[in-house]
Amino acid sequence: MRASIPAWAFFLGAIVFALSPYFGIPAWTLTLATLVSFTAISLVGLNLIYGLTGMLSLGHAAFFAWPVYLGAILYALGLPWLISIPLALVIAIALAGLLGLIFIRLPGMYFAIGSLGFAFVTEGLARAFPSLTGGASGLVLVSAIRLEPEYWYALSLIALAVSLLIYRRLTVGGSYRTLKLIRYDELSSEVLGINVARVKLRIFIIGSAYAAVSGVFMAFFVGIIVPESGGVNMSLEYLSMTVIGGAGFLFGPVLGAVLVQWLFAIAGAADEYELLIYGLAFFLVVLYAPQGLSGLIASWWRKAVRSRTASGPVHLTLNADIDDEVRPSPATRPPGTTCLEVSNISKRFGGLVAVSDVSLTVCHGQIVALLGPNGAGKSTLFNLISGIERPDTGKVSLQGHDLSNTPIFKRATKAGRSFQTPRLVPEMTVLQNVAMRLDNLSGSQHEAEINNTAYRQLIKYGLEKYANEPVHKVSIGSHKLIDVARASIGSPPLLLLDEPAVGLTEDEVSHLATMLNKLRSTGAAILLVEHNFEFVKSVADSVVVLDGGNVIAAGSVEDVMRSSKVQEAYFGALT
Ligand SMILES: Nc1ncnc2c1ncn2[C@@H]1O[C@H](COP(=O)(O)OP(=O)(O)OP(=O)(O)O)[C@@H](O)[C@H]1O
Repeated sequence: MRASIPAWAFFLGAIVFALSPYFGIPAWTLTLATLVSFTAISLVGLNLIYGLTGMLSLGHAAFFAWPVYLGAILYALGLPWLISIPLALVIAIALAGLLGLIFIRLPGMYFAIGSLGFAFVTEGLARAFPSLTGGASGLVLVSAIRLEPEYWYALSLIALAVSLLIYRRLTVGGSYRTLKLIRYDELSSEVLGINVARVKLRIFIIGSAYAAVSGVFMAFFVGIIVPESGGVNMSLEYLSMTVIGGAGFLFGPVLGAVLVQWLFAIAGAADEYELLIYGLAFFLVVLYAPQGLSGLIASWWRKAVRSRTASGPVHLTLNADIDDEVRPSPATRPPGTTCLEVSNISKRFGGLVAVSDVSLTVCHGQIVALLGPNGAGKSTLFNLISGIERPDTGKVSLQGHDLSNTPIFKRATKAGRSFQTPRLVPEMTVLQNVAMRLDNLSGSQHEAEINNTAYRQLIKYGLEKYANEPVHKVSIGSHKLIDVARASIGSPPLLLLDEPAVGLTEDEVSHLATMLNKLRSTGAAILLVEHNFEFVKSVADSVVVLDGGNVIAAGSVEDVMRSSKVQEAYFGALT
């Protein structure tokens, strides 16, 4: 959750920072402040890549060095700086795009390892071709820009301010929610309609472009580039400064760069004390401020604000009666027509047949309950329908369209899904968690509309009192309702609800039944997994029972309950 520190505080902070080299602070000179500002630009990019989106880049500095070396080589070939540098920037950003295409698809730690490899290669190349790069002693940028220190400082401040503004524009409202969700849970992001690979690639390219621009400024400022500037150690320093300042916070990179580089300057012989300073700073951050300095400041601020007012960060108003909600046109989902059709679908995991030749249909305006003992294959069937698992045989069709080649995030526009264990982002508010599904549906709305629609949804589910609470502060029981509220927002034609009534109080279960009946009346097709038979009886039009991956019974609730196979397989399994 973002701390709503007012704009005037930022403005004041910016003025104080801009004037700080004139305050006589020991070691905080104009040159150091300029270096810090240029460094912070690169860190803002890393903050996008790692701090917000969670891609652990251990090779960020490589993108800092590439445009400088390339630009210098192009200059040596006869191109003027004004052409060679923009061209080098374009090439470096294209390289980021190419590497991003490879890296973002790598699972877990492999992204980090891939980026680490790129930093090794970059530093290695710079050392291996001294005739082009100057080798270990570095490449002096001849005829580099000559400016007075004050002008360099002013330039660095303007460049940093522009970087922060762009960062801010890229991370407001829905974009912020999208990036936080990707960081927290990629699968859930896909299920909510986010094209995770595309968003990650875009962020990786933009973040790397920050490093490239920072590299060019810095190299021209100091007049030289050395191989270490693009290597692993520098990349780790970037990461450390970002984490110490507060990854994911707007001003985290600036705070980190200021603190660490100033401490180095005070320590004097940076080489000698470098590891000690980093080690201690990390130790302190892990122990006392896991969200970095910015996290610490934000939490102090929240406490101070909360003690004065009870209102949360998003001010919500309802601009229409919730019963006036625009309902989906009945023409798009005529009751009784097929919405979901699962045809002869099977899925094996190694030798285990989890789902075997299952067929079922759910019509518009129909609620079908999927029953079966533990391990029967219910969640696997949900995963096959939402695209998380690929079937070995058979197919899934939605409103007549074969989904075989439809990725998870595209299925999301037509199918809302809740999970057995709700996949909510704990540190984000209940409202933000529900709004997330709207961010990536077609016909995107403005932020105020999205908040308003999400708030209406919370009212419908009796959750409005939690709107501005982070999810981790709300009772676990309510998580189920929040997940259902999120899955059903935007009125998808199909709803897949995995044990929605588990953990709810009696009143909540009956409210949930009312909500599902309302959704059915709008023509929604609902497939739900549930073990609460009273609840199933109160809402389901028909039941399908799975056992060992096979359908062993299907029909009306009463008929299925009387089936001897079901008694034996399901109820027998419970006793
Ligand atoms: N990714 C996987 N890899 C290997 N086996 C799996 C995987 N997912 C599910 N299974 C196995 O497939 C079978 C069906 O599991 P599934 O989770 O679909 O059952 P379920 O009916 O949803 O059970 P529960 O009610 O306990 O959630 C189980 O034996 C399970 O261990």
